[in-house]
Amino acid sequence: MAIKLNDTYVKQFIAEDELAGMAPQIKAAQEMLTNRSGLGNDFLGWIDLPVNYDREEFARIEKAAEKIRNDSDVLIVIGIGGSYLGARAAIELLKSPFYNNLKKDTPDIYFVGNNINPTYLNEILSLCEGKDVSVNIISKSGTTTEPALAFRVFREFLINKYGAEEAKKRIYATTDKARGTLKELSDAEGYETFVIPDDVGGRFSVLTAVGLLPIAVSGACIRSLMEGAAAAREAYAEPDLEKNDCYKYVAYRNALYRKGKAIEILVSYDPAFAMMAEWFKQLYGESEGKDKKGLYPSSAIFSTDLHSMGQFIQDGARVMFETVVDIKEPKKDFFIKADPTNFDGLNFLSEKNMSEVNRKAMQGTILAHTEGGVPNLVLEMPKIDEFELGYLIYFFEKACGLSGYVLGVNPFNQPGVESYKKNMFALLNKPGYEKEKAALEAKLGAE
Ligand SMILES: O=P(O)(O)OC[C@H]1O[C@H](O)[C@H](O)[C@@H](O)[C@@H]1O
Repeated sequence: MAIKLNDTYVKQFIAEDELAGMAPQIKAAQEMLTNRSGLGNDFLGWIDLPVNYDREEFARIEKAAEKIRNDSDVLIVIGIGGSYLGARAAIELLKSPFYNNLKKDTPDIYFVGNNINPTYLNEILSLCEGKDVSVNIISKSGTTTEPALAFRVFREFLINKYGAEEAKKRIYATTDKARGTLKELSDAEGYETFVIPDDVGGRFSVLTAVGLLPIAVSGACIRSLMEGAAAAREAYAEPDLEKNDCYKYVAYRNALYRKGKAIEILVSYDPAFAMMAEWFKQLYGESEGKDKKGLYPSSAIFSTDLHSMGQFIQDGARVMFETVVDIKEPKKDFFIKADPTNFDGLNFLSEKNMSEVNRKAMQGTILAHTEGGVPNLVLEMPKIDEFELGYLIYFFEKACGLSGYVLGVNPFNQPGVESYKKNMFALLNKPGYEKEKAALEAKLGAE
C-alpha cells in the first residue's frame, strides 16, 4: 500500500480531456528532469538520492545518532528553511508534536536558529540548564545569519559547560563539503561533519544528513524512510499519466492554476501534520513563486481551522483548491463510550472510534467545499510510518520539480530571498553594505 491520488472531487472542475491535454506538458517536464536539460539542472541530486546515497556517511549518521542518544538529554538542532523544516516535520509526524514531553529514552530535540527572536532563544537556553546537550548545526551555505547567530550562543554554552575539548565532541556540523564559514570552522575545530551534496538544494535535502541525523536521534528508522522514498522513485518513473499519481497531481494543480485557482491549501485532519505542511510550503513556495507567477501554497489543519478559515474556504473569494492528505489509519485510535445519562446529547457519537468521527468530518467537508466551488484533490496515505513518509516526501519533491517546469520557471533557485537579507545587513551596518544604508533609513523615517 502506498500514497494514492483520489481525483473524484476535482473531476467536476477539470474535465477528462483537460487532464489529458496536460499530458504532453508533463511528458516534456519529465524529459527535462531525466535528461537534465531544464533550468537549474545542477540541482537534481534529489532525484536519485533514495538509491544513490553515501552508504558510509549513512552509517556514520546512525552511529552519531546513537552516541547522541547515549550521552545527551537534549539535542539542539540549528538551521532554517530547508535546513530545519524537514527534520522537525518528520519528527512531529512520526513521533508526536508532543515528542519532547513524552516519556521516552531518546533526547529532547529543540530547533533553534530558525528565527531571530530573543525570547525564543532565552527560553530554549533555560531548558538546557542542568542537561547534557549536543548540537547539530545545519547550513548548506554555512553563512546564513539566523543559524550562525544561534550557533555562536550554543557553542559558547557547550564550551562553558564542558570545556573546549569536550564541546567539540558534542558538535555535529552538516554543511557543504568544501565551502563556507561553517566548513572552515568545522575543519579547524575537528567537529564531526556531514555533507549536503552540491546538487541537492536546501528544500530538497530532508533525505540527506540534514534531515536524517535529527530524525535518527528521535528513534525513527531512517532506513525505512529511504526505502519508502526509493519505492516512490520507482513508482513515479511510470510514463503513463493515467497510471502515475504524481503526474496526475501535477496536471491537476496546473490546470486549476490556469483557471484562476492561485492558492493551494494543503489540508490534514491530523495536527501532527502541521509541520509537514510547513515543509511543503517552503518546497513549493520557493520553487514556484517567481517571475511573478506561481501557486501560493498554504495549509490548514481540520477540523481546527474549519472554525476559523472554514468560513472563507466555504464562502469567500473562489481563488483556491484543496489538497487533502487523508491519513487512513491514526497511530492511536480512541473509543468513544456511551454515557448512560446522555447528559450532553452526544450518544449519537458513542460506540465508535474517534477516527470514524474525524473521517465523517472529512467527508462532509469535502462535499461542502466542492459544492461551494472549491476543487478537492485527495491524497490517500495508508498510515503514518517511516516508509509511507519517505514515499510522501518523494511524491511531493518529484511533483514540485515537474510542476515548476510546467509553469515555466526554474524550480531550483530562490533569488527573491536575498532582498530582505540585503536590507537587513545594510541596516545593521554589515561591512560592504554601506551604500544602501542611508537610502533605506530615509525610507523608514525616524524610528
Ligand atoms: O542551509 P542554509 O544555507 O543555511 O540555508 C537555509 C535556507 O535559507 C535560504 O535563505 C534559502 O532561501 C532557503 O532555501 C534555505 O533552505
